[in-house]
Amino acid sequence: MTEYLLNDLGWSDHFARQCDPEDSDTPARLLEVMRDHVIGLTETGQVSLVTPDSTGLYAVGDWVLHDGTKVSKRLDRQTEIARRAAGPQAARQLIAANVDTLAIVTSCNDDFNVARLERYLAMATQAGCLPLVVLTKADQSDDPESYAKAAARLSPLLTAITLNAKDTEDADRLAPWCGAGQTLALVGSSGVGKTTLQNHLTGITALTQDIREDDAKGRHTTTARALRPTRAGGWLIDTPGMRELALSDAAEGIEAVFADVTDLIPQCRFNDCAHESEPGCAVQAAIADGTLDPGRLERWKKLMREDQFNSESVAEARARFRKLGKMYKGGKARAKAKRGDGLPD
Ligand SMILES: Nc1nc2c(ncn2[C@@H]2O[C@H](COP(=O)(O)OP(=O)(O)OP(=O)(O)O)[C@@H](O)[C@H]2O)c(=O)[nH]1
Ligand SMILES: [Zn+2]
Repeated sequence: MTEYLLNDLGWSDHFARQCDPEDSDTPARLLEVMRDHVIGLTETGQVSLVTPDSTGLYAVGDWVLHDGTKVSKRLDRQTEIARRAAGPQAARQLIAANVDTLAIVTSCNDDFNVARLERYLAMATQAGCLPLVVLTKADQSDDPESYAKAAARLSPLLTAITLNAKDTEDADRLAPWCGAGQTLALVGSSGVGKTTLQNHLTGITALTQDIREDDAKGRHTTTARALRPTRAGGWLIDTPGMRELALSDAAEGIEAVFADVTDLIPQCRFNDCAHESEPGCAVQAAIADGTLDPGRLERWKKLMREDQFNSESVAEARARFRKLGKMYKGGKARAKAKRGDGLPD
């Protein structure tokens, strides 16, 4: 059985500080989250664990303490990638935890879209992950560096690299972001080369990585582990949710990514300035003197509207759900009273 050191699994002081030296429970990093249990990786191998609360509160990549059969504590995350979940109980749905670097994958062709990059950047910033822009299909472009430059202009926080995902030496340039103790996740549109890169980084194709498991009826079902070891000694997180992330509750991330716009706002004369035609608007003044790209203002407004819409919908959905819950409870209580087996309280 493969043995790991905690540090190789991504353990750090951040997690060590949360442990009581008296506690005999040991750490495990979650490889997978199922409906009724989680699968963790420890220094000596895999363990299947039950949780004291809903497994929906756990994410792939989480660190937990356990006694060999059950989780006693989930450790505070260093980073957290979440999205707005569909359905009436719309809450934040956890996608992954403790991802160090979020690789935003796009290609040196029509897929390259500044607004989309900014959206992913805001998401990475909100999650606390280091953003890395990976520009694939460099081999099919006459001027791949122009794409890297356009991406690098978006934020001083990001690194942009161009490569041919099908070339093994090129793909190896991602190794520093998924070396020992490092966790990487890839996001981006369909067809940009995420699978090609992942297969290379893990050295295994998704198909052969499937693991056979017995389901409740004793049949074999195949599931792919979501936290996969990389050839460089680190980890790659690939969950279905990772592939279609939408922006919600990312106001802080947007603010950081659009600091060139948001830093100007306190200088606007009016507190509620809409940065359109108000007198004394510092944002419009920066556009007028050429220090701010008007496209940045428009894209910032659009992302803020989108984030507000998504975040409000979550709050609204919660309110609706609470109301429904009350109605349902009230109905049951009345029915009980009618049957004469108790009075509503
Ligand atoms: N020439 C060239 N082809 C590439 C490159 N990256 C990906 N491809 C090809 O583009 C196609 C799509 O690549 P995938 O790796 O399946 O893309 P994906 O992002 O995983 O797409 P989804 O699975 O739909 O999310 C495949 O035929 C790849 O071989 C690249 O850098 N250069
Ligand atoms: Zn203004």
